[in-house]
Amino acid sequence: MIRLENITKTYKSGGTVTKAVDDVSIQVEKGSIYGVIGYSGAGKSTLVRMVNLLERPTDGKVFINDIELTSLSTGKLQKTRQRIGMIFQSFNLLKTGTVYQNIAIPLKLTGVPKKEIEARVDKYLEIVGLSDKHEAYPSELSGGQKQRVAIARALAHEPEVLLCDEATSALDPDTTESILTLLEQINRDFGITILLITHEMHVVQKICHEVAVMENGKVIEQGRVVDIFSKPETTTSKRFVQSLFQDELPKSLVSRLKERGQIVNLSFIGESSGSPALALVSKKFDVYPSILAGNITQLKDQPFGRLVVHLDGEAEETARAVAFLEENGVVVEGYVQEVEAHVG
Ligand SMILES: Nc1ncnc2c1ncn2[C@@H]1O[C@H](COP(=O)(O)OP(=O)(O)OP(=O)(O)O)[C@@H](O)[C@H]1O
Repeated sequence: MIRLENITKTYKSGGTVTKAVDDVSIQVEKGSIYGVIGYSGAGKSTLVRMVNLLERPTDGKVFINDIELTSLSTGKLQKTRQRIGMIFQSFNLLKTGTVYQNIAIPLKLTGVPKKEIEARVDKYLEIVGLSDKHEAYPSELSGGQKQRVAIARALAHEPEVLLCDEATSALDPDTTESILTLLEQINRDFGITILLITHEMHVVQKICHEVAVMENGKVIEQGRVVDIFSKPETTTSKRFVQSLFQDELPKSLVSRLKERGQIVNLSFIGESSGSPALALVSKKFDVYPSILAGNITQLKDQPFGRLVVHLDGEAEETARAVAFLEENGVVVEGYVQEVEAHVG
């Protein structure tokens, strides 16, 4: 379990003071996958680097399984850090070492016996699917393979927590998929708690149980992925969800349709994604729904569908239709044209 309590990081350089992280508290349950999403400069990297104290918070406390890292002596911190693995966007492999050496050298430095090192390198290279690459150099590997070596190197310390700093941002879409699948497998098979930061909603959609949205150093929204997807509260979260569904409508259409009836976003979660509730609306009420945009996707644990629908009818009748949809497990929200563009 990871617990960050009111952590703040302030940088001072020259006459400028930057609050990169501003009073953030999050709790990542043991065995879960937690995503932190935000635009560039939101404070994500600083936040994740404070979990293993690569950056020391200016204020606040960091706990890993109830051990307060921020209060440990240097020696104890070194030991506890071994329980926290980390992978990076740029892989951070030793260019002059083979794959074997990249994994073995850090183990040697922490005092693991030679036989055990050999066994662990074999075991974790097999898990990441690179058993045949012991003697290869990083320059001979693809980006995805380099990240697999970095994952094997992190796992070889048998950590309880894995931190991922934009681990898939340098990879193409197919390779990203395969690395996300590998992270999911590691989480499932070893029960490792994963905290990842990303600027891609797709990453959150695919593997996270929970998510925090960051902006200007603060967490502006957090919760279960399914809740943030179906009812994003802040403009930034709405934009992230919209980036995934790409369901923004032409302005002219919106203004024309709004003259008669209402435009709504409907979210269908889990079982409700197969429900005929929308089809029943026109039977039960004097309301005619037309689907303007729609998509169904797989969240980590369940299907999630989103439709943009025009409900053509009188206000009272439309309100009854909306209540009926909600009674049937559909999350209904007013459609918002043009979620304000992010400037950053
Ligand atoms: N060492 C530093 N010294 C001064 N300012 C810093 C330092 N590191 C980060 N910052 C500032 O803190 C803010 C947050 O940066 P951070 O890298 O954590 O954001 P981010 O969300 O990870 O962005 P990106 O995705 O672009 O890496 C930015 O304004 C950045 O310029």
